[in-house]
Amino acid sequence: MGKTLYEKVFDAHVVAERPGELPLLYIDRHLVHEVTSPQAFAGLRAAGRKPRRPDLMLATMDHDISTESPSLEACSPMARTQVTTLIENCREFGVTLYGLGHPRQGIVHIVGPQTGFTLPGTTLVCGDSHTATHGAFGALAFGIGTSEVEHVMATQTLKQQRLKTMRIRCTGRLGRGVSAKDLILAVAGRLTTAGGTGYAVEFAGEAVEHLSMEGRMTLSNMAIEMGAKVGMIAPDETTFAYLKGRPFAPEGKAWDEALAYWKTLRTDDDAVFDAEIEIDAGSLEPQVTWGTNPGQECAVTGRVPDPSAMQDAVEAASASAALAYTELRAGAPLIGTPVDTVFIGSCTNGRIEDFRAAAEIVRGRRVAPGVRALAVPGSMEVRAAAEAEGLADIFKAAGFEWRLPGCSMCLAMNDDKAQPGSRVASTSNRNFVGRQGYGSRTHLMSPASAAAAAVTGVISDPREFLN
Ligand SMILES: CC(C)[C@H](C(=O)O)[C@@H](O)C(=O)O
Ligand code: SF4
Repeated sequence: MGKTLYEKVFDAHVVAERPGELPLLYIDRHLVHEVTSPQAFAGLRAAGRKPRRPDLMLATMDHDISTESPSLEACSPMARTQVTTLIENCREFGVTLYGLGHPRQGIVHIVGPQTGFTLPGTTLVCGDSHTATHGAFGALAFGIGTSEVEHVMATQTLKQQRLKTMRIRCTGRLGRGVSAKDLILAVAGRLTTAGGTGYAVEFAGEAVEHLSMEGRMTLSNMAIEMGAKVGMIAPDETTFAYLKGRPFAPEGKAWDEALAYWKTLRTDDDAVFDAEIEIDAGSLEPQVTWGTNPGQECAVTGRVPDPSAMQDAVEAASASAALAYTELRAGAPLIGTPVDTVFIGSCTNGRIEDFRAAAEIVRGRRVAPGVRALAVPGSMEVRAAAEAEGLADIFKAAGFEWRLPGCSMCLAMNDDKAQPGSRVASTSNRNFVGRQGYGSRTHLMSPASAAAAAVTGVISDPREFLN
C-alpha cells in the first residue's frame, strides 16, 4: 500500500522506535519567538546544556512588541523583559535572531517561509500553535509546548505519535473575490473546531493546486482551528518557484538534489486516508464568522443562524452563548452589521498578496467615519514590498494606520487592543471571547472582506467592490 505525504515525511525522520514507545523524530528546523522560549532557554541553562544545533534554530520577535515604533522603550514592561531575554539567550547560545528593526524581522510563520528556512520534506517545530502554516510547503510542521521546545533545543529530536490522516479535497476553482481564507473558514464551518482532532490533514484538489504559496499558507495556518495539528500540501512547481533564490534555500547542485527529492513528496495514488472530505470550492462565497470560534461561520450573504433550530444540543448551546457575546440576532443578515475596528494582518493574512487584495478595494476610497483601521504587514519584507508597490500609500491615503510588523491585534498581548464592546472585522484566525481585547467581538474574514468593511463601516460583500 502506498503512503500519504504525511507518512512519507514522518517515516523519513524516525530515528528510533521501540515497542510500546512513541517514535522519536529528528527535527530539522526550530523557529523561536519571545513568548514561549524564555523558560526553555532557562531550563537548558539550569541543566548545564547548550542547544545541540543552534544553526537549525531561527528566532524572531513578534507577539508582544510594539508595531508603532521599533524600539524597546515602546514595548510594555512584560514585552521588554521577554524581548531582552530573547536577545540575551540568542547571543549566549549562538542563535540567529531577527530583532526589532531587522530587515527580516516579522511574525515567525511569515519569516520562516520568506527566508527559505521552511523547506519541503523537513520536520519543523515552533512553540506556537500556528506552526502548521509551514505545512503549505510539504513540511511536517507542528506547534509544541515550552517543555518540548527545551527538549528540541537540547536533543534536536522529539517523541511524536503517528496521527490519523485526513484529506480535504477542494474541487473547482475559487471565484473572483473569494480567497483561501474563505475556503478555510468554510472548511472550519464544515468540520467544526474539533473535526480535525487527532488528524494530520492534507489539503488537495484543483482549488489548492491553483493557489499561490501565500494562499496555501493561509489554508495550512488554520488547520489547528479544526483541531488538526498538521496541515500539509504537496509541494509542486508553485512551491519550487517560491523557494528558489531565498536566502536559506539550497543552491546549485544541492538545489537539484533537493528538487529531485521534493518531487517525490506527494501522496501515492494507492494510499488510504483515515478520513476523506470533499468541499466544492468552486461554488463558495466569501465567508465570515458570526460566533466565538472559527467554525461558527457562514457565507457573508447569509443570515445569523438560529440556535433553537439546531439539531445538536451542544452546538445549539454554544451558538446561543456565542450570539449573546457577539450581540447578533438570530435570522439577521450579516451584511450591514456595523464594525468599528478593522485589522488586516497576522500570520494568516499578513502577506503581500493579502495587502494587494485589500488595496484593490481600498484604492480611491476612504475608511468610513468612526472606524479605526490597522494594516499591519507580517514582516519587514512584506512591509518593504508593499511600500515599493505603492500599497502603503493607498492604505495611508484611505485613513488606515500603516504599522510595523508583529502579531498586533491578532491577540491582545501587546498595545494593539480592540476596545471593550467594539466589533472588529479581522483577517486573523481566532475569534475567541476577548481574543483581540477584553470585551471585543471579532468577525474573521478575508483581506478583501476586511477592506470592504473598512470603507463601508459595515460587514460587506467584497465582490461588489471589484471591477
Ligand atoms: C502566544 C502563542 C503561544 C500563541 C499560540 O501558540 O498560538 C499565539 O501565537 C496565538 O496565536 O494564540
Ligand atoms: S499572528 Fe496571531 S496567530 Fe499568528 S503567531 Fe501571532 S498571535 Fe499567533
